[in-house]
Amino acid sequence: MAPPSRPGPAPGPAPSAPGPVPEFTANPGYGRFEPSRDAELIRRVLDEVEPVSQALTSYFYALLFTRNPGVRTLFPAAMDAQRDRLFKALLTAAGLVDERRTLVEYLSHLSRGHRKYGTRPEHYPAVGECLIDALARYAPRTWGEEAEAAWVRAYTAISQIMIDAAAEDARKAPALWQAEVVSHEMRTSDIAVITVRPDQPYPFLAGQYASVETPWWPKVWRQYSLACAPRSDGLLVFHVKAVPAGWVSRALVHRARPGDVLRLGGPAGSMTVDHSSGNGLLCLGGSTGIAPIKALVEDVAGHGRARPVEVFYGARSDLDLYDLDTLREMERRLSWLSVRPVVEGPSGGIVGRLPDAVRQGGPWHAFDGYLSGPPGMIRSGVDALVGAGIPSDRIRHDSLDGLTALRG
Ligand SMILES: NC(=O)C1=CN([C@@H]2O[C@H](COP(=O)(O)OP(=O)(O)OC[C@H]3O[C@@H](n4cnc5c(N)ncnc54)[C@H](O)[C@@H]3O)[C@@H](O)[C@H]2O)C=CC1
Repeated sequence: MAPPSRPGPAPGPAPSAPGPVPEFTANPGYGRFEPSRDAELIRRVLDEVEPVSQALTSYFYALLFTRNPGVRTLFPAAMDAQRDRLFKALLTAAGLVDERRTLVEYLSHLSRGHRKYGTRPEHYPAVGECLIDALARYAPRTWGEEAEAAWVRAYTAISQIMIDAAAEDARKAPALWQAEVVSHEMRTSDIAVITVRPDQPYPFLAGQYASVETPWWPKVWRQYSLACAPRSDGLLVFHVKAVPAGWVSRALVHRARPGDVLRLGGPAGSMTVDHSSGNGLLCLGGSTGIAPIKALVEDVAGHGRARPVEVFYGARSDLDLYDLDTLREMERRLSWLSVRPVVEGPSGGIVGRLPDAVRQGGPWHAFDGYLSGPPGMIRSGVDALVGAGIPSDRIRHDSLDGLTALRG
């Protein structure tokens, strides 16, 4: 299927940053992007392709790599987990076309994250053409001249926002950092605490996460929370649990050694301390989810203002509470900090799941909520906190999914 012809200059938003404007631009006849009218046309197509999204994704990548073999090198050899990300992101963005603020926030976040992949402005037209052709093929019922025009306008706006955001970020930060492992400590049979030294300052806020690539799985990136607040020696700490099918986590836990060099993408995440608030911090950390919670405690300590911080640290069993000793030591030093271990099995501490333990405590209405851990824990933890009287806009978490982080 031939790509639709798109002559003429871009009528979309004026570029606010240097760098070439993508050639993938609306036909002058398509006119300026009109969110609400276009949103309807776009949604109809999205509804039609949803049940066939797997086939659509395969076709999209086949087109992309056949027409642009050079682009293949930006992706990992095995496309499994990475595979759907680009396409899902495109569809998510298209579905947000009439929510301009959320769209710009989402795309700016996405675009900063894409810098580490080596994405360049000239890749956007190539992706856009394949997206349009894949949609045309898999949405025969809702596709037509009008729908195509709406998608082209939306994609042109989307790519421009992303190109501008990447250019702006490039003025402030590198696309990636080399980071040498300086210590590697096994805490359980499958959890390691890894300290790295980045090759240049890594500016982040306590509670954020970084993307990590190992030398053993090139171009496969995974996100790990930073387990410390920014330190004067510039070192960064990660807590990594090896999960059965997790190539990166298994390599980091069982293979990485001091001297190995990892690559890091820029920091991201919204679970950061609101220092304008005098409220206490109610923190739920499940398993390695305790890592960013520890960073938050260090951050509060560094700001020198005593605010009550209540940490509920959850794990399956006492043996899995791999960082309890350090937290206990912090608790002894910091009068405003209280740490309560919660485990599912028999224990000297609280028995049960984190959200239940929180429900039994309180009152929590003078606290802000911070949650980190498995998605199910975050979901039920948020419910418990809202039920305990903490409004949802005072609850922060990153489910390590850009959009959820923005909306959460
Ligand atoms: N920023 C973040 O949100 C971070 C998230 N993580 C995530 O934390 C997870 C750690 O996983 P595992 O070690 O397997 O956790 P796990 O299975 O050992 O569970 C940890 C804690 O969460 C509780 N929990 C688990 N599922 C729950 C549910 N549905 N409802 C209520 N409580 C629940 C458990 O009772 C336990 O207290 C990983 O998914 C990792 O990606 C890790 C670090 C940071």
